[in-house]
Amino acid sequence: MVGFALLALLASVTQPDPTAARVLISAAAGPGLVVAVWECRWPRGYQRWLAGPSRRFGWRRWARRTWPVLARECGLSVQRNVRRRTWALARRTGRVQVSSTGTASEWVPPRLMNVLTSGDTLTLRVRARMGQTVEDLENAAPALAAAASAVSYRVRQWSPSVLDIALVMRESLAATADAQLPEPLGPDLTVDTVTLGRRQDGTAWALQVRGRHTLVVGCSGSGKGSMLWGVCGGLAPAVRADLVRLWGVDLKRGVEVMMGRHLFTTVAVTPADALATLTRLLRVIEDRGRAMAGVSRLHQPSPGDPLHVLVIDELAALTAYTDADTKREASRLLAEILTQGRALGVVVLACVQDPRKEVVGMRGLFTQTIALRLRSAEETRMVLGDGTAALAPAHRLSPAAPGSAWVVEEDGTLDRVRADYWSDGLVRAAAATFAALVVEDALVEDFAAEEHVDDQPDAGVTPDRDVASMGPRRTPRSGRQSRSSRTPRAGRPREAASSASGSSGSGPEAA
Ligand SMILES: Nc1ncnc2c1ncn2[C@@H]1O[C@H](COP(=O)(O)OP(=O)(O)OP(=O)(O)O)[C@@H](O)[C@H]1O
Repeated sequence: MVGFALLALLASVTQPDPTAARVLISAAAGPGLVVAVWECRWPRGYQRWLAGPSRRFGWRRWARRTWPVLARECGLSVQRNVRRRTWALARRTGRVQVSSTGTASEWVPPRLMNVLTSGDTLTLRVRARMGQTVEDLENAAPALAAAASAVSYRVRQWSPSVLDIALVMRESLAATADAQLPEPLGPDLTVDTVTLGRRQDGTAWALQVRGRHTLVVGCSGSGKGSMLWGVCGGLAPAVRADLVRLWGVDLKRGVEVMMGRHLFTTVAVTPADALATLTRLLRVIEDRGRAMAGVSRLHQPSPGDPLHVLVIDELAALTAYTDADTKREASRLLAEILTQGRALGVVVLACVQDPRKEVVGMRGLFTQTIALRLRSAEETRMVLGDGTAALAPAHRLSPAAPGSAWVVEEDGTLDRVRADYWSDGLVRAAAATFAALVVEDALVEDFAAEEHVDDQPDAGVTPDRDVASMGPRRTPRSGRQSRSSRTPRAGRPREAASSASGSSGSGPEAA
């Protein structure tokens, strides 16, 4: 656009004939004007069809052109002597340097096999030269990223000698994205993954839930709530179909979990209730184990025979900051759930601020970890694994971008992501729209049972099918009770009722 404007100015200044100048100005300014209007009126289309492709073209051209210099300056090239016979040929390509003593040498970079772009990412596919390893290429990635002014980078081994170095050229995670109320489940019921936010290349980030135990680690204010509600809110339609049951443990007086109380089958806010919840889930595991032995090796959730998700807001409150007996018992029960529950359809999502072994002794039993902002490189190593502090510096995530995290992908690569933001209002709306069909009253003393089953269609599910396997203390409510058979609570708002009547009496409103 600036180019078009300059051209128009130049035309008006240099052209003596006013008519010709006017024609030139229109010819030069016209496209600029069109582009300007396009950018202002339809920014998405402009980015998609013009700005994005031209930016990516520029990145590819830059990479191809500068590769010999880039590789040399980043320590990837080697200098070799050139035999006299090949001088002439090599000199033509400009690679040969002749010294004053008459010997000639050239810099040999690793081969740049391909240059790919997608979204905001420029990927260099590089084959290690003879005598070089992919680790050598990997070690040069930070220098390559700095030379390209990349925001961050990630590496992925393509073959034993080929490495993809993906440079993220623009920061696409700076702006907060608000989560949306999920759509009700369609006929293709699935609970395998939930979309939590965006990756650094701008694509959607989905977390595998079924068959995984997830540990979310981040210091205070890093955005653990977004991860927790991203999973619980994302699963909400499945909760409504009784394809998933959420079991909450929030020993920080229930302040977090009580916000969406109606999504949960039960919420434990005292150590005693937490132990009872863990024991109950262990019983589910035992019963399912017996039922599945010799029949299936991986539980397949279905309405009434759901995936159970144990959601723990501050794990340390259960495993470290409580009395010795509770700590010991909670750690034992949790370790059993973590080792036996995955295949039997009982998974854990736990959030914690401090990842040290003395706080989370069973850290190694979680099958995936999410590292929000951490306090030190040492913590990054604890959460994501050895050698990750440089590749995935979670301790350098900006406090100004809560919800940002580093995750380890299926193939072992590391990626930066940012969760969408769940406001209190959205959590309440999700809880009101997709309230759980089966609620466990036994653990929570005076939960206002009737409120959340209002207006619930049966949705064709059979919530009590799994109840028999849950032991005698279970007191399910299927939501089939007709409105007329219950005592009405005139004018009492649903959220206020639920939080005011939680076992601790410390719902969000009370807090
Ligand atoms: N994904 C997000 N996008 C933008 N802002 C966010 C996001 N997640 C959280 N925030 C902001 O950061 C603040 C802190 O988030 P949150 O309460 O989830 O942190 P936390 O890690 O749970 O802290 P604590 O451990 O102290 O409870 C929130 O009040 C919110 O304003």
